[in-house]
Amino acid sequence: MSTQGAEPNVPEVVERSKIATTLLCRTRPVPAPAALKTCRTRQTSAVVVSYSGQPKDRSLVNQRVISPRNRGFLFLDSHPAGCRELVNGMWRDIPAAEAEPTGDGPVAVVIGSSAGYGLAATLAGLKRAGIRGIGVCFEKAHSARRTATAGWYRTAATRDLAHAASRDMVFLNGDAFSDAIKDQVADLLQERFQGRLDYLIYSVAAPRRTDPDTGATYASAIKPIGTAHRTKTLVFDADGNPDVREVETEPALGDDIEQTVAVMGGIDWERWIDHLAERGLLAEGFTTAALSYIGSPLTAPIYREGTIGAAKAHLEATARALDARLAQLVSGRAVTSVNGAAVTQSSTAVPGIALYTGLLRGVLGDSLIPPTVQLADLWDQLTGTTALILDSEGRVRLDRWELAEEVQQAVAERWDRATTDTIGDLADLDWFRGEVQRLYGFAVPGIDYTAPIEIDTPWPHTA
Ligand SMILES: NC(=O)c1ccc[n+]([C@@H]2O[C@H](COP(=O)([O-])OP(=O)(O)OC[C@H]3O[C@@H](n4cnc5c(N)ncnc54)[C@H](O)[C@@H]3O)[C@@H](O)[C@H]2O)c1
Repeated sequence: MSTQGAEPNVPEVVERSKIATTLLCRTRPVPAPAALKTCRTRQTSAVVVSYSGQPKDRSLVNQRVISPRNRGFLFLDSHPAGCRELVNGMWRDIPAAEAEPTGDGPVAVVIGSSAGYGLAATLAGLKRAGIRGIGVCFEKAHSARRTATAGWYRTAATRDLAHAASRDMVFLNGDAFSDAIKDQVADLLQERFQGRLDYLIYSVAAPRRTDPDTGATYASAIKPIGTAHRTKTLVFDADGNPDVREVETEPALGDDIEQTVAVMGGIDWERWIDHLAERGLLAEGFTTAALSYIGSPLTAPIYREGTIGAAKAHLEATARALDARLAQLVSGRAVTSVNGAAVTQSSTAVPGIALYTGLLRGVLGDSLIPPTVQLADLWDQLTGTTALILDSEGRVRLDRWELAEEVQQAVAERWDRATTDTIGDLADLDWFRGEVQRLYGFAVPGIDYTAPIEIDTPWPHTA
């Protein structure tokens, strides 16, 4: 589905003052060892150890029992071991290449590499297409009160998988919309990857973008266009019980559409290509793909026909313009890849999408195709392992399984019947709840969530 200019690193967007005042952990001194403070989490009563001064046992410095604390679909912390195991599981799910990738492999840059479709693009690129290159994402390190963001831990795990597969993959943490990070990527390509780029995958979902030329900051809004939109939506109470209710979203006002297009349209994607082309880094045959979404008629008023849909239309138009330019420049290509609905931090911010995705899974069960498998397909098409198949608007379509008529009919029929009382029978709620938790490394099989764990994972720098 789409994620849109929704809320990518949403946890960071949560008002810090509120978090600070509701933190569950109060420090209080204990007699010995004097340098440590201990506190208990409200939910688990597990001992939490935090650092103050010089501890005698440094192994305890950043070890904590991490329990899920959430506001709706947003979690305040993430679990390092759960995130790592989740990435390992995604890796295992990617169908191996028929022939083991040999040699150095093509050079790829993935923008938005730490989560959702960008993470799937990175992992599938490494395992299926034998890429090396650079991942770019925007994540936050741990602090005294919070763990690092889940994408931070997933990136560390991804780097380790790349190394184990002998792929030179490095990760930059910073604002993809800035020229500074574009320069860093260009420098790295020059110095470390022989000055040549074969692929760029653009998979950013962000709530705002600052234009490097003007300094103006644009904020995306998830709104219908024209009239207010009333939709059913799925929420969970504090005990995890489902509640199907109705929400109304007011239509776009003022420059909401332009702002959303400025964040989630094709402007920054094109800027990346221009930047790297100016530095002479695009290899002959260079190919770029940006992720897009169409989705169901059930979500169309808030998604494809709404502000975010306007941004996706702009992204797709940008692809067509870029395609013509790249063909001239380096015999290259630009496409959008329209993918199916997935539970991501961004997608859960869209009204109605949680209900839709839960029902979709209720209809499809294990036939719902995960992002890793879709992205393995995309890499096959981009690298020529299989034919590149485009629709009449020049888009790769990896969402056919979702938009199949019989699937949409079945989802629509369940949507009509969905109430708080019936939802348990109509949607796969266990799966949906689990998917949301797994975004933060919780509910991952095999992880001991009662054990203290180190939260200070170093960023995988370019060593
Ligand atoms: N989730 C879906 O159902 C779905 C379906 C089809 C297409 N898509 C598309 O896939 C793309 C990615 O969406 P997602 O759902 O995977 O999102 P996501 O929230 O899971 O991931 C967003 C990624 O963008 C990165 N990011 C955000 N702001 C950034 C910034 N300023 N600089 C650098 N990196 C930044 C994050 O670090 C993260 O890696 C979007 O274009 C979306 O429309 C999503």
